[in-house]
Amino acid sequence: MDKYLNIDHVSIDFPTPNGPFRALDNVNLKIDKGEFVSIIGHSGCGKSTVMNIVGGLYQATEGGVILEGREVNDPGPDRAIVFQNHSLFPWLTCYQNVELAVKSVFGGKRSKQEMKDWIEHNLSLVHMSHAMHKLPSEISGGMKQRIGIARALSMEPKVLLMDEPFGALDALTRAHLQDSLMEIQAELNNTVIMITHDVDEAVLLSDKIVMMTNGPAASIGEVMDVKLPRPRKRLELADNGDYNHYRSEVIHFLHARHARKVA
Ligand SMILES: Nc1ncnc2c1ncn2[C@@H]1O[C@H](COP(=O)(O)OP(=O)(O)OP(=O)(O)O)[C@@H](O)[C@H]1O
Repeated sequence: MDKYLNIDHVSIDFPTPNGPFRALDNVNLKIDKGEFVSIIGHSGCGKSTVMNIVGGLYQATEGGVILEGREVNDPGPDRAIVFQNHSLFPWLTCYQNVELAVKSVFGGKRSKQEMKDWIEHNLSLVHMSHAMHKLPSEISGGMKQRIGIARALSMEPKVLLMDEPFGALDALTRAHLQDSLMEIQAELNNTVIMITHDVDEAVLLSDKIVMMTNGPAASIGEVMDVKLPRPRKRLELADNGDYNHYRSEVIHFLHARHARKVA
């Protein structure tokens, strides 16, 4: 049976002055509804390119992406993206930033009161109700990322795409946001694809870790199912043998089997 999301034999060539550059070669990945999938791999291997193809921002040269039986050819609110550097409109308050997304998806379909309740609900999911009327310049980097996540969730996307969402944050803020994301995930059961460089983050959050080979012509080297029971608690996992096994598998893949050669 077809999976919810199929990345089907995807290859992409970028035009360069020296001819086409094959960034991805024959990437195949099947994702179930509600699965949390992390993509990990060395810098420049093609993680963002995979995400941009799923997001409809790039077109595959060969193959394609099928979401719930429909081919993806352009960007759409059914695939909301959260970037590493929050992309909030600086002249709008946190509430208004989420409102813009909600109106674009639900305007004309839901009443004003329903939309207001929905915006407030999503802000409370990321624990930002207290600052909803502040401007982005008045809140911290971690809080901005929370608003970015609320905005993405508020569109009720079929797939939430996260490109190193916590990469620019300090370790403690990052840990808080990972915990929040796990809580939200437990409540909403979103289908998520997240790019990360952080092995612990990948094991903590994921149902599946996709490990990419080095480019050019990068592909998927290995897919590992993470069968740790949920809810997951970082403190308890520190001494968990299975957790450490998953962690060492990813480290081994990245630093032994597919170590990046530095020129
Ligand atoms: N628009 C483009 N034109 C030409 N080459 C590109 C383009 N986008 C990406 N590439 C190349 O494709 C390869 C994969 O890039 P990509 O950004 O997907 O890697 P990444 O794994 O996300 O890297 P990082 O972890 O550093 O963010 C790189 O060699 C990059 O230079």
